[in-house]
Amino acid sequence: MLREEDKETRKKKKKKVFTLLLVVDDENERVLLGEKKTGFGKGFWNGFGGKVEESDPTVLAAALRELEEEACIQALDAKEVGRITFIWIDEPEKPPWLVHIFRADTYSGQERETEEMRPQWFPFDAIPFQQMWADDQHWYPLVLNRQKRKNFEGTFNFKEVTTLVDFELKEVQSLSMQ
Ligand SMILES: CNc1ncnc2c1ncn2[C@@H]1O[C@H](COP(=O)(O)OP(=O)(O)OP(=O)(O)O)[C@@H](O)[C@H]1O
Repeated sequence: MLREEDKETRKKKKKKVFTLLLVVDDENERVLLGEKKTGFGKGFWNGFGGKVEESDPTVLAAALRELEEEACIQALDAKEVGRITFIWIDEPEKPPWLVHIFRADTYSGQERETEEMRPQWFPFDAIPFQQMWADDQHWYPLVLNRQKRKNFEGTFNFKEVTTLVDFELKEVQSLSMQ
C-alpha cells in the first residue's frame, strides 16, 4: 500500500496521456461501447480511445482519431468532460496514466466492427460493469447524467493490473491545467 506522501509524489510524475470517448444517445438513454478485441484491456467493454501520439495536434484530435479508427464514426460535438489518473501502485517504474474523457452526442457515419473493437449500444441501466474496468462504474454516471453540467477529476489506484485499491473523485467547475 502506498503512503499518502508517496501517492502525492506518484501523481506528480510525468504521465502517459490517453483519451477515452463515450458516444451518448440521450433520447434513447443509451451509450455506445466497444468490446476490446486486442491488447491492453482485451475482453473489456470500454469507450473508444488510446494513447495520444506525437503527431496528434491536440488531445481532442487524438480522441476523434481513435473513435474513427476503432468504430469508423466521426464525432461532431465531442467535449471534454473529465480527467482521471490511474496509478499502478505495485509498479513504481510505470508512469501514471492521465485519461482525458470526452462525451459526444452527435456523430456521422455508421458504427462498424474493426480489428480493435466490437461496438454495441447499451441502455444506461444495463451497462456491463462486471465486464469493464473497475473504475468505470464510479465515473460513468457523471458523464451520462449531464444535468448539472459539471466536470470531474479523479485518481484511481490499481494493483495487480486490474484490482482497484482506492480512489478519489470530485466534480469541478472547470478542468485543471495539466
Ligand atoms: C485502468 N482503468 C481503465 N479504465 C478505463 N479505461 C481505461 C483504463 N485503462 C486504460 N483505459 C483505456 O483503454 C484504452 C487503452 O488504449 P490502448 O489500446 O492501449 O491504446 P492504443 O490504441 O493507442 O494502443 P495500441 O496502438 O493498441 O498500442 C484507452 O482508451 C484508455 O483510456
